[in-house]
Amino acid sequence: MNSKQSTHSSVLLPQLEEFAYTEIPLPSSKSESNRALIIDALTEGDNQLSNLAEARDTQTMIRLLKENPPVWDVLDAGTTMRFLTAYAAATNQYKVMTGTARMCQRPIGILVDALRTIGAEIHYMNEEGFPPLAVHGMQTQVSRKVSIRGDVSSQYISALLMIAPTLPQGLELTLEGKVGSRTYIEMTLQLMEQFGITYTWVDNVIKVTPQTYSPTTFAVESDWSGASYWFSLLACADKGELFLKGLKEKSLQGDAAIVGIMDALGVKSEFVADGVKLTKQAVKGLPAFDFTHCPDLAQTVAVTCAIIGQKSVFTGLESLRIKETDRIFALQQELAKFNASLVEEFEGAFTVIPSVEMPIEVSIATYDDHRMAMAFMPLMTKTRVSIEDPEVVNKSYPSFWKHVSLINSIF
Ligand SMILES: O=C(O)C1=C[C@@H](OP(=O)(O)O)[C@@H](O)[C@H](O)C1
Ligand SMILES: C=C(OP(=O)(O)O)C(=O)O
Repeated sequence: MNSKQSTHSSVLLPQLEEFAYTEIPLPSSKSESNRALIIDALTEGDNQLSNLAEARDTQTMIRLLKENPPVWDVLDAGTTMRFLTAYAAATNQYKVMTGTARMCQRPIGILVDALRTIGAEIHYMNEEGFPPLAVHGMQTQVSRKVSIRGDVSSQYISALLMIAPTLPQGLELTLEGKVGSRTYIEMTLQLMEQFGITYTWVDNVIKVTPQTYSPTTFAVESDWSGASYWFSLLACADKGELFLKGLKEKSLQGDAAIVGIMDALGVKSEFVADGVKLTKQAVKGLPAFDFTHCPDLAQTVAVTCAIIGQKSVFTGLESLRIKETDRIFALQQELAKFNASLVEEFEGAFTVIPSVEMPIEVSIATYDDHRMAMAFMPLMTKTRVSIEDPEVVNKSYPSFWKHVSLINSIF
């Protein structure tokens, strides 16, 4: 079958067991973009930023910073909410911070407590611990030292780190307990370093003295999280070759971990100057994997394992319940539609049980979560799949379906 049927609310993908060599021009990273934009707003002088992401999360950040309305509605963008809340406090602005209904269920109390400890005035407008917030800025810094839990979201820590050099006393952050998504904290610090900031990180204490960001030229890299869906497609296909443009082996992004995961699941990566070539190889096996530091890869890898018959124990999935949707629940519902499952072992640990029988047609619900839509796309290698609300991908990867159509020109 070589056609696409599309309605406003779903896209039907043709079944495609194999495909010819295809080049995918990946989008830029929204995580890097949103950090570069906050740093840019805090820099006195002009930076030269290029390759900013087309992602809605990034475009929302650009618009809010540029138009500077009194209400900052971030829609469903977690980084935009957390980074702008800290930015409004540090730059002593009065802002109402709000977002979608789901955003108003995603916790922010840990960040608000930390900002209040430093000296910011912030009020909850509805429920304690959740947006919407009224940020009243910060008159004076009352503390340099803040302790913060690291096990709920690293975005709170990144938000504080980026404002740290601009605070009159700088910041000494003590990370308490387990630290999840550590690679994103490292990305924040490495990016700050590229804009001239020095820091120390010894054991669980990160210190940033008062400093100024230096105007810099910075090009955002291609998005490794977005790249993961293409690795998965090849892992699930009988035959095929892909070239993912713009990816670099050494990346600021922790989701480059997909290379090692997919090496175990049958995809070989060869880096060349302008990207990475993917070919199929024998499956080595992935009996277990810890997603603590790359939570955004969990859906991709769960669907891949379920399709290719790899039983696997996933750990470090605690944060998945508070993302764009409860991703554990969503995965459990949708994997069941092709007779696979995700079985809880203990908190944050689940076993992926692969599909025992593929139905001839499946319709996947996406729960307002871009990663649900993209992660289930590779099902098209085994059955006719329709993905509901396909425009949900706009949050991070608006050109995703256009890129899917490049595979054997299927649409
Ligand atoms: O800092 C970032 O850019 C991100 C951090 C991660 O969130 P958590 O720190 O909440 O796990 C990740 O899931 C999100 O997509 C982007
Ligand atoms: C969790 C995500 O984003 P955020 O937390 O920034 O909304 C994501 O992109 O998967």
